[in-house]
Amino acid sequence: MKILLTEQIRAADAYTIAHEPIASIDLMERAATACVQWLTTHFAANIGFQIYCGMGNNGGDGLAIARLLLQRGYRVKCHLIAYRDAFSPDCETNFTRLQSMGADVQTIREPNDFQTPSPDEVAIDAVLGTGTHRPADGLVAAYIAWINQLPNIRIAIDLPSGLPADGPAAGFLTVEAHITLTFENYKLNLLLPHTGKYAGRVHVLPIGLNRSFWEAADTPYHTIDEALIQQIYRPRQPFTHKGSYGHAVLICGSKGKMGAAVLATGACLRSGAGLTTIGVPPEGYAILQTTHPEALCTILDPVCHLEDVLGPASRYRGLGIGPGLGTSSLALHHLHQALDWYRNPMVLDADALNLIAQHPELLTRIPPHSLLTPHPKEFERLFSSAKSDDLERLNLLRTKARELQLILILKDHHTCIALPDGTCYFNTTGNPGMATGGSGDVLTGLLTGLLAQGYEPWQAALLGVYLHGLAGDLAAAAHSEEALLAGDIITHIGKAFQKIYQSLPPQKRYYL
Ligand SMILES: NC(=O)C1=CN([C@@H]2O[C@H](COP(=O)(O)OP(=O)(O)OC[C@H]3O[C@@H](n4cnc5c(N)ncnc54)[C@H](O)[C@@H]3O)[C@@H](O)[C@H]2O)[C@@H](O)CC1
Ligand SMILES: Nc1ncnc2c1ncn2[C@@H]1O[C@H](COP(=O)(O)OP(=O)(O)O)[C@@H](O)[C@H]1O
Ligand SMILES: [K+]
Repeated sequence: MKILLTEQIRAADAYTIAHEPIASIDLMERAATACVQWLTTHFAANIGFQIYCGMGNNGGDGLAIARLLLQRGYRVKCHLIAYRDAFSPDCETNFTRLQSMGADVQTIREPNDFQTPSPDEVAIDAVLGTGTHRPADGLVAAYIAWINQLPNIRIAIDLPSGLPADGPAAGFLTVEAHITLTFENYKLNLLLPHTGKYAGRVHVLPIGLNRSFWEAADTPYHTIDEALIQQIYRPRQPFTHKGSYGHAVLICGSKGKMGAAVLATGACLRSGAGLTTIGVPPEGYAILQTTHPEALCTILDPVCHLEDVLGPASRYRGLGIGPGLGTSSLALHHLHQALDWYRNPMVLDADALNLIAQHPELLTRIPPHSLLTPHPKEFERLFSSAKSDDLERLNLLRTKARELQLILILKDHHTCIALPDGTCYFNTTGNPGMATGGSGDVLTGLLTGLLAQGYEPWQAALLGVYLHGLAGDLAAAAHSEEALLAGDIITHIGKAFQKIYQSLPPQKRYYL
């Protein structure tokens, strides 16, 4: 789904209002209703709400939420942060509607007016949304500083107040929300690490903005959604055999790091690849044969040529190299060999990327449309000009993907896939439980196995990253985020495939 930038969101609202048609006040009511549905599903009727509203349309949402919660019997106290004189028209209408119910709205004109709520009440932040275009100051800044020090749970409407939807945010004082209920789709700054952290857990609430406007909008940024995955994923066909699903080869592991090879192999086997061969150092042979009897195993010694031990490269449809490989001269030898031997898109991860960072001349030898899966540190090593500023880093990611004709997968909470055509896809599956050693090795195995099955490299990237996060979410549901192991992600790949399959429209479900 497209990620629209601030001006486009405003235009999408206006287009929906004109073409649905729907009055803007009713669109606001729809947004507020979506929030109230979410809130009443998650909070029992004895919970009290403190709702902080601004004077623009984000404040209008807050005032409408207050009214709808009161109508459902919740305890609500509403506060108007009167940082300017004029209301937006829809905010004023909702202010009048709330007052005409006899609701108590406290007007806050200066910092001394803030009243400390009971700590068990839920604070709703509806002061600023997508209208934010400059750093908060005055009363708004005082509100943000005040609410951030409360022990209460903070739920932001659309965006944490103070955070621009996109564009630079350095120096912007921002509400630190625990939860953000955002409308229609993620805003770019919710997906980037230095700004997204202010939003806590994000829930996207559809409010039915006009689809044809959305589809025509021009933006390089997308989220990977279920509809896109349904288009990419191909269920298996009856008259097929292991040859139909390709032969994957992995070059991973070194002494003390065989676990990475074991995890990558396990994920590759679970990806659906017809055959998986793993090339390992002599000390890894027994380990792989024992842990994964389904895989073929070949010893790669210091003098071997890949052609001699693995046969012609044409035998394989996907190659993955890097997890646990180390950065020794032997590992470099294997990387050189792989780049000489295999001329189709491959997956390069971990130590393969670290070796390339040490020998940048190798970058131009990588087959076009290969998948590189750096985490932020590896990305920095690869492209020393990488900046810590999120937007600069995103631009560099897109530039390098275009320049080198590679698929760059920057791993993070919202992994970002930059394609050679300049488009960017952010993943929305996955959870912090996956911040544990070996998760990335699992991704490498999965991506290699999808390449082996004949998915186009961009399809393998989007499907693999999405599946990896989904398997991680299912694993976290079974084990908790804390106790999640990388191996649990592998165990849940099957359930993730089933979930995708079950979401398919009936005409694409070939078996029941
Ligand atoms: N019909 C619509 O347009 C809809 C709008 N919705 C809500 O409307 C919000 C956007 O509303 P607005 O465009 O009125 O903007 P906001 O309510 O976010 O902000 C109000 C105004 O504050 C000013 N401002 C910007 N930065 C400021 C700062 N740092 N300190 C003080 N004032 C500042 C700007 O002039 C801005 O227009 C969305 O985030 C969403 O919550 C939703 O109700 C959905 C429908
Ligand atoms: N907080 C998080 N939320 C979602 N996904 C995460 C989070 N932390 C890590 N991950 C995912 O886990 C994987 C970690 O990869 P990596 O850092 O290479 O791990 P390792 O080198 O230990 O295998 C990536 O796919 C990343 O997107
Ligand atoms: K807000």
